[in-house]
Amino acid sequence: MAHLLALDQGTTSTRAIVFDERGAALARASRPLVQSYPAPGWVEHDPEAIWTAAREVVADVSANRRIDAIGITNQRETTVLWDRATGRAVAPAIVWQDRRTADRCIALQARGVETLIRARTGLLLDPYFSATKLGWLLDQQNFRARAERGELAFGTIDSFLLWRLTDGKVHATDATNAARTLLFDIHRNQWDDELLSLFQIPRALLPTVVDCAGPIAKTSDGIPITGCAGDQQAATVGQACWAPGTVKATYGTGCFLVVNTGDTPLMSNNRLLTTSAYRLGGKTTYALEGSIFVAGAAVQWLRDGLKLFQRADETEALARAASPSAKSVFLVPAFTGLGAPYWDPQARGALLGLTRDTGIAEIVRAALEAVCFQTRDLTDALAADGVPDLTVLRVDGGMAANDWAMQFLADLLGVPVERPVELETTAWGAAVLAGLGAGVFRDTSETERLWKLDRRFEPSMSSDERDARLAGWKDAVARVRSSIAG
Ligand SMILES: Nc1ncnc2c1ncn2[C@@H]1O[C@H](COP(=O)(O)OP(=O)(O)O)[C@@H](O)[C@H]1O
Ligand SMILES: O=P(O)(O)OC[C@H](O)CO
Repeated sequence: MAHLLALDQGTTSTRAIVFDERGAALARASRPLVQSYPAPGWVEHDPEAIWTAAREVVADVSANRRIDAIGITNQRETTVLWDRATGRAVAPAIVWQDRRTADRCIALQARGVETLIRARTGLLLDPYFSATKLGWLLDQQNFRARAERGELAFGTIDSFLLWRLTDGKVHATDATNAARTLLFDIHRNQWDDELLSLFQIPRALLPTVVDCAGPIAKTSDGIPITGCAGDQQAATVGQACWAPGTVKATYGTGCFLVVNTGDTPLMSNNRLLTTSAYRLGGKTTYALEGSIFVAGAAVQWLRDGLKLFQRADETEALARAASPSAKSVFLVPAFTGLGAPYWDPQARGALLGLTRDTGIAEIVRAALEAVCFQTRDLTDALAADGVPDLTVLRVDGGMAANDWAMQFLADLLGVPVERPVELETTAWGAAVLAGLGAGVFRDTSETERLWKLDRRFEPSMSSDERDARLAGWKDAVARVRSSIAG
């Protein structure tokens, strides 16, 4: 029996799961990750805390067990700058949610470079992606001079973990993580000199870009690392979205909807991202992606910030208990701006439509609904881009455990929503990539039949009700948009 260890470094936790080649989870370990908010709009992680947690979870699940191969998957875009001599980060990691570089993006937009950036990278000029975060870091202390002398290394979390797991022998990233930096040409599959000069990033900082599966590295104790992908791409693999047209949405801290578009890098006219779904054998399979910054994070805010309840799973009973007046309550969770399809970094959150009987249950229900409304905005954008109609949506991530939310999602989308047995689909995807890279699986089709349905949610809302709710949501979003956004 093969033992494939998936190391999943997410925004709120670091997890390791050992899977066998049939997809059964044999051991699981997890450590929470502290989020720091040192200034308005800033979000940071301590790279040392990430490394300590990664080492611990790997040790936990490896105890008394042979590990055949490791697959790494990670929160994407989060930017780490470290010293090549010591391996220590020179500053906190700037997390994907961090908005401190909004002004830099606006300044670049004013220079009219967005069209070029979009054509090369498939992305938009937004603080979400790594390049302006890295630029900001390089402007601190003497980091730019040190970077130019080749003393520093840049990486997303996968790179940082690869570096640490190999004792600094390997400085690499996979093609899906590279595709989120704004520095990588997704068509030519290489770092782009023009973009590097635009963002003023010295080439000496950059990792080598590798396939998502293959002989990527060996840990310092000799275990092959044979899989690597950003977490949303790993979830796409874990959901067995191998065929063009297949779609998954992952509901963790944020929500990310990914459509496999096959060999074609489709460009959206509706502000969806064109990105790499995976690169295998040097060949890129492309995807369209809709990124929503706040999904489970809204539940976290209600729980930890407002202290409305103690556990995230209590939201299901609360939503069921909400009074009919909840239908007029809308929460727009634009805490860190709005992602796709609006891309409005200046928008901020709002709670609208309150009446005297609005209580905890109604607000909780509005938070769950907001995640579904935002997903519907993405499927509308896909439809407007001419992507063939969605026939089914595969869901995963912590929030997909919520039956009420998944039913509301099916109702709003008007298509069935399928939830697999293994909700840790991201980790499973990393294990699949590791298995492909290690030769445990011969090809992708072999992993397709390992996907197992837990529950299918069929749409049951009337179209009148759906239209009325959607109109309420659109009105609420319009109220929080910043005047500078289009
Ligand atoms: N039953 C639930 N209902 C609603 N939200 C939930 C539920 N369980 C977990 N969540 C939310 O899901 C998120 C955790 O999902 P996870 O996939 O672990 O996230 P990440 O990978 O971003 O760290 C948290 O934000 C939590 O609030
Ligand atoms: O940590 P997650 O699972 O919310 O995913 C974060 C994304 O990769 C950010 O793009």
